Amino acid sequence: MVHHSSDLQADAALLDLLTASTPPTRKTLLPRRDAALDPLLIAAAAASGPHVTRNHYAHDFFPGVTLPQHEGSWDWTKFTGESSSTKKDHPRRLAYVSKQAPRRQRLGLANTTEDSGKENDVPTSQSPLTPVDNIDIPQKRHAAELGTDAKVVGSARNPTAPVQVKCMARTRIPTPHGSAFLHLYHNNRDNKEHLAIVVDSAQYDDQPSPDAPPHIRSASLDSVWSDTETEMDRITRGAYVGKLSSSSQRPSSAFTPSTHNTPGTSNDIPSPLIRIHSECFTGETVGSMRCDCGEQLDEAIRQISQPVAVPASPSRKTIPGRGAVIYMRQEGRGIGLLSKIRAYNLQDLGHDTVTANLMLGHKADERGYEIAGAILRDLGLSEGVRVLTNNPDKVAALEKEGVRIDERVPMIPRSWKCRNPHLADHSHNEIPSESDERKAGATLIGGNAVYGEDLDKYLRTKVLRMGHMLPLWLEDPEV
Ligand SMILES: Nc1nc2c(ncn2[C@@H]2O[C@H](COP(=O)(O)OP(=O)(O)OP(=O)(O)O)[C@@H](O)[C@H]2O)c(=O)[nH]1
Repeated sequence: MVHHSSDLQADAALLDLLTASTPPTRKTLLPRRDAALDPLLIAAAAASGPHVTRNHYAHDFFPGVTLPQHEGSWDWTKFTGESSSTKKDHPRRLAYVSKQAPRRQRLGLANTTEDSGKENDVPTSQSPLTPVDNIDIPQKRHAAELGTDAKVVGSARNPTAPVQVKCMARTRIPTPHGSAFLHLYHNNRDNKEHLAIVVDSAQYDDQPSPDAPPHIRSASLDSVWSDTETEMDRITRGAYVGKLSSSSQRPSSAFTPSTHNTPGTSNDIPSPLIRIHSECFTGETVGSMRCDCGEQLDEAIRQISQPVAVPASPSRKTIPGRGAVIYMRQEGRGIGLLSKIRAYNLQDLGHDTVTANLMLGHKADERGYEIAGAILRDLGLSEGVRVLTNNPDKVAALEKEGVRIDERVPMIPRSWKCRNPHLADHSHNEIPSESDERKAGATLIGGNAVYGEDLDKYLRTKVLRMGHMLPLWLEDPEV
């Protein structure tokens, strides 16, 4: 084997390092290897303006602190091996620092202001970002964090103020069931980012047929947000028409009440199909089979994406599926994930989902539907919809919000459908084929596993204790 002299030197240095009786001095260390600077990265960083991260802003190079008591915290000579005598040559060496106060201090400030009841007086000048909202709503309590997000968050302290929502951004999401548009909403009631998953593939048609139903679009997204907004601003937030591509970028026209679509108003075309879905981290993300939430979300998008037959048309004409899932961040029926996890432990002790909530001091269901109603109105979806749900409270709450419900479409749990096909609902526009049924589970985590003891118990409790409108599945040896 041929050894190069540089290899031999490196080996010898390594051996010295490993066998030295005293800790190595700086001289014996191998030379420091710095990664080459990437010019593209530097250009991007330089162009990005004030240095902003999720929790910090205004990170930048500033003259270093020179007070002796602060020396230790920025004494670069410890790391570079420079002689400390050279320090005086760089008394004002630039240091990379943040001008932002520690988070604890910022929250302390916000709390103090909250306590004093002067929520609108909270200084927002620390923020390098300009809030983009143009809804006239009291500003949020975490005022010091406003600039990083610019949420339209009023406060629960004034729950009587009319609920307002604003779609902050929209984008195309290709789902296993077809394309959808994800809309992110802010509101003046809570600090949550509620979502709408809009299915309306006809929006991609360059030449829509004259009798096509109006598109499902957000009025707040399409409205003009400021005198200075550019076409690129509109496109970036999703206020465009058609399908966005490198060769097609058409900003939507500004919203005026007279031009806004009112889907669902035509007599011939079935009303859009919608679902108000409540967040369930365990069911949707982990694939928990304590509940059917994951499959309900998937199944709702699938059903909404199915072509819809136009009954009055000759030759059984169909139009692309259209509707929306309004995804409300009301985890655990509004009690939050922490309480839901505790409730699961009580359920393991033998209590059902309703009793477990009550034992923890919660109501059986703490959800509200005002924000969902406002989102439906913003999307022009309050003038007649078909609603996917088994929950009678949800139907009543939406009607109270002024949403006209033309039909309730039941959601039969897969586990019950699979064991008893007679439960499958064949009364609507689609007659599910076997392959449709298989497809329905294919996109779920663990889609093949449809039955579970916990799941069965949960579903039965919904029927028996919460009044959900489902035919109760009963053991039938014939099936
Ligand atoms: N507190 C609590 N919440 C649960 C439990 N299992 C699921 N959830 C939550 O329940 C919500 C879904 O509500 P469900 O009662 O299953 O159904 P629904 O939305 O009222 O009615 P449908 O429209 O028919 O689906 C989600 O927010 C889940 O996080 C549980 O055991 N305890």
